[in-house]
Formats: sequence, C-alpha cells, structure tokens
Amino acid sequence: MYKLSNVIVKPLQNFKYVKPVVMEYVLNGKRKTWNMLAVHKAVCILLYNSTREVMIFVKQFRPAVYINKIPEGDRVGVIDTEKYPINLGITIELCAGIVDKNVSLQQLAVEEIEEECNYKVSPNKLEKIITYRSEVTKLGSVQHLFYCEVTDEMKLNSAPQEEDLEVVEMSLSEVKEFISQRDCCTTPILLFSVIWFFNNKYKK
Ligand SMILES: O=c1ccn([C@@H]2O[C@H](COP(=O)(O)OP(=O)(O)O[C@H]3O[C@H](CO)[C@@H](O)[C@H](O)[C@H]3O)[C@@H](O)[C@H]2O)c(=O)[nH]1
Repeated sequence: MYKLSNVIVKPLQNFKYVKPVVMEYVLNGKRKTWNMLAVHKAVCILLYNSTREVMIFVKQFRPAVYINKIPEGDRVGVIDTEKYPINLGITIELCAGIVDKNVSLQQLAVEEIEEECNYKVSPNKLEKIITYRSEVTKLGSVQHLFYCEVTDEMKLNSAPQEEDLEVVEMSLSEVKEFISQRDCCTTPILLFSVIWFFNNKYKK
C-alpha cells in the first residue's frame, strides 16, 4: 500500500503548517531566548470496538519519524529510498485531528472518527480522558484525549475518506504485545491511553 520515492529534504521556506518563532524573555533576572513552533491544537481518540474486543488505530507514513531514523549526514538533498525504506517512517497512532473549525471538540472528534476509521458515532458517546501538552520543548500544543466505544453496527459501508492512512485493528493481547516492544513506533499518548483503558475500562 505504501510506496515512497523522489524524497528530497531542504530548509523550509514557506511556512504553511508550522510557524517557527523565537521568544525573548527575562527569567529570574537572566535574559533568555527560546526557539519553538506554533501549531494547531488537536483531538485524539482511543477507539474500542466492543463487539469484537479490538482497539482501532491508524497506520501512516510520518516524514518527521522517517527523517529522524536517517543519520544526520544523509539527511539532506535527495534521500536514497533503497537504503532508507518507507517502513522507517510508518507509525501506529490514535485516530486524531487538528482543531481547525469552530465546533465542539466532541463534534470534531466525531468527524475524525468517521473520516479516518469509518464509524458513525454521536458526540455524546465521547468520554473526555484528559487535556495535555504535547512536546513541551518545541511545541507545547494543547491536545484533548477522548475515549469512544463503538460496535460493528456503527460501522459505515462507504470507502474511507483518508487515502493515506490505513485502519489497524488489534485484539487486546496484540495491543499488550505492541506496547511491550522495546522500540515502539508510536506516540506517547497512544501508550498512555492504552494503559488508561486497561486500568479503567477493562479490569478482567
Ligand atoms: O507539513 C505538513 C503538515 C500537515 N499536513 C497535512 O495537514 C493535516 C494535519 O496534519 P497533522 O498535524 O499531522 O494532523 P494529524 O494527522 O491529525 O495529527 C494529530 O495527531 C498526532 C498524534 O497522532 C498529533 O501528534 C498531532 O499533533 C495531531 O495534529 C493532514 O491532512 C496532513 O496531511 C501536510 O500536508 N503537510
């Protein structure tokens, strides 16, 4: 499904998705500067299908993960995709999306669940777990984590709207195995939410 080619890495000139800024300030009498990226807020959803007792995640190619697997000397210009194949940048993540509309967080989460994972849920099915800050050194962005239980009856028959990601279902034993890996290509919030699930929702 994933095919990677024509990869070129160069300094960013037009800032569309991130805004690099520098903050100058005085802290405890000392002048300081801090480089950072201003980014969107986001919602993330841990999806659990209770009909088949599986968790639903999304698998996708993340350029930033890919580039960080390449030694610094090889990270500029044309990247050799034979030497550095696409699987270096494939992650498993929670269903998620940026906050780019003036609607409730629950409504945004519902839309992401439908677009990415093909389930129709109503906003009152969303259970808020926590609001946290991601990557506090360079981003500090506000992210909201929700839990949502779905059933097979809520699954839509239409084709998924997101072409560049793949829905992945894992049984609970597969999830335990996944998060027990010594090198796990995922996000801290997926790891946290899974532990939260086993502590709060599935005490078998
Ligand atoms: O340089 C970029 C950056 C983003 N996008 C597009 O912009 C949209 C939003 O991208 P992104 O910020 O990666 O959103 P998500 O995939 O929804 O990622 C969410 O979920 C992640 C955790 O899984 C969090 O780390 C992110 O902060 C959060 O926005 C997507 O359509 C991307 O394809 C680009 O095309 N080019």
